[in-house]
Amino acid sequence: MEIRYAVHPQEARKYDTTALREHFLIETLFKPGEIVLTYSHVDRFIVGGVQPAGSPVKLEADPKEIGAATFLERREIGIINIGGSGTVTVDGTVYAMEPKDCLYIGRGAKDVIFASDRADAPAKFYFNSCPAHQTYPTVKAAISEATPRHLGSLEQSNERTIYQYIHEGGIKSCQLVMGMTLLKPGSMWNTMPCHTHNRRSEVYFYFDMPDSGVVFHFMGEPQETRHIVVRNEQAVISPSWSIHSGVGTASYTFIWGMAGENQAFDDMDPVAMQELR
Ligand SMILES: O=C[C@H](O)[C@@H](O)CC(=O)C(=O)O
Ligand SMILES: [Zn+2]
Repeated sequence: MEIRYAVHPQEARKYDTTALREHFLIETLFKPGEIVLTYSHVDRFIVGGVQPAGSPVKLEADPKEIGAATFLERREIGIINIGGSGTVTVDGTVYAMEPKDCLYIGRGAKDVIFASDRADAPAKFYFNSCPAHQTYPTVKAAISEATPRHLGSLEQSNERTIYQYIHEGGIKSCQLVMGMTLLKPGSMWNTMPCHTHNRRSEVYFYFDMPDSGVVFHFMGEPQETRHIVVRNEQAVISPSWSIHSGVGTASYTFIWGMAGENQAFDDMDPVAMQELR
């Protein structure tokens, strides 16, 4: 498991491209037949990916590194399938996972197994996990069951729908909030006008991109912005002090996950366009 430490914004100002990428970009999330994990000290997120190949893959981490016998002993997790159909089995209960299905698993589940239905079209399970102090029920939701929020306009190249899966008005959790944003064809900007939220951190995971496509993901303090070039199936860690917004050179979709002090979607600190630097 890779460990990422938290960064002070004044330190981040001095980073060059390589350092920015080392601290904030997660370049690889899927390796066939393996579980790939990144532990961030930012709200103690674990960001991961599983692409089951021939045989099923178990949700596990080094017990010493997570300080627990099982992955979910003191954690909750939100999983979204971005690949072909597959299953997630939670303590013997099988959840069929179609593309864009989300599964929330509450604290304490012991045995979580990922599998693909077909070897030639493997499932790809992307997930966010964070500490949890009580158990909420394990619940699955299709994108059709998520709460849609329409934002932006084609004139501003940012027309999109935010689908909230795990949130105050949907699947209940301790602190994890998770959803997916789909852009209208021709709209290339996400989350601009941008914001920070000093009470929560966030992780963006970009996918459904052509190999030649990139997203210029903007981060940093609103008056001290930087960019990271993000490719298909890569994720960016956004500390609470950082904006998080991107513009694509081709179509893309992204999953966002948040954790921290509260789950109020509107508890954002909007950045006026005139203040950006
Ligand atoms: O705090 C909220 C998160 O940044 C995302 O929900 C924003 C987003 O997906 C978008 O504007 O497209
Ligand atoms: Zn945000």
